[in-house]
Amino acid sequence: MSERPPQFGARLAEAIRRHGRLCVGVDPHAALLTQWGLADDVAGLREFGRRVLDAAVGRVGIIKPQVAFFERFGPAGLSVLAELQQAARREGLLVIADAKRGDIGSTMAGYAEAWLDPDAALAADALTVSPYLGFGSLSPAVEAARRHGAGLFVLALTSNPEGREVQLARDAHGTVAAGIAAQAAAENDVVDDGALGDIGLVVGATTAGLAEEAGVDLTAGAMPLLAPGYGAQGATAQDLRRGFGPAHRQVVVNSSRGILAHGPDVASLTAAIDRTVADLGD
Ligand SMILES: O=c1ccn([C@@H]2O[C@H](COP(=O)(O)O)[C@@H](O)[C@H]2O)c(=O)[nH]1
Repeated sequence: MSERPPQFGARLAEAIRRHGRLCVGVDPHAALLTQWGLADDVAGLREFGRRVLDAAVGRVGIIKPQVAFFERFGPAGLSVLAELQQAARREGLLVIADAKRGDIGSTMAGYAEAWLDPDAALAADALTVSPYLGFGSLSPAVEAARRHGAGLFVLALTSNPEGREVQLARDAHGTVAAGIAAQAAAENDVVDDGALGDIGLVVGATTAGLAEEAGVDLTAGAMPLLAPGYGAQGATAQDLRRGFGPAHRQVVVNSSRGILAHGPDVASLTAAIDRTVADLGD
């Protein structure tokens, strides 16, 4: 049985302090495998992950594997993902598994143990989860995160334009996104200045500017905010600063294709990471 690590929010705050807010996305798209001269098979997948990890270690504090691109190869792909996550965590990187899990509570407990229990093969430091079966359905994952010192990122204002029809829908109390954000914030019990909670949100770099009109309070509960959408989806460092405003200190910026397109060699990936860190500034 592994010893419970310190809480995720504290570990994330330390990773950001040491390495900045860039999270390198590990998204082995079929097209990228081909572009890198790798076979679109499990061996290619393993080599892709190995090179991204080599480039990331010592430069950033966080990686985010996109589970879909591993799952596409079935059990062998998930085994490569498990190897990658374990190797990254041994190197001291925080791993956010982007699996976007969500189900009725009793099933959610299974997902939570699969991804958040440190003794599980696919153990990650944090998991992306979908609240669209009702925020309360995530309770087993919230409890598992607390028990295991792990974190959650709840989909609130996703980076894709299609998300708005659901997330900006309103009832008498306000938007769906605002309700989700308020319930996530209430799960955090953060008192120290500069600390981060364990339960965060996914808020796109492309959509953070909508938070105010959607009634989403990004600063409530010191939630960590995972921001995909920078780079390949068009958002800039300026969009991030403008969109997140006073919540900027809570933001983890993901870039996947914006960095991975510079492969295949580790030196070129490393240079792309360094340029991205410099572009993000703080
Ligand atoms: O709202 C969301 C939630 C997750 N994602 C994921 O982030 C990366 C973005 O990749 P880029 O290549 O940097 O565009 C990818 O894994 C998405 O599935 C998101 O984009 N938006």
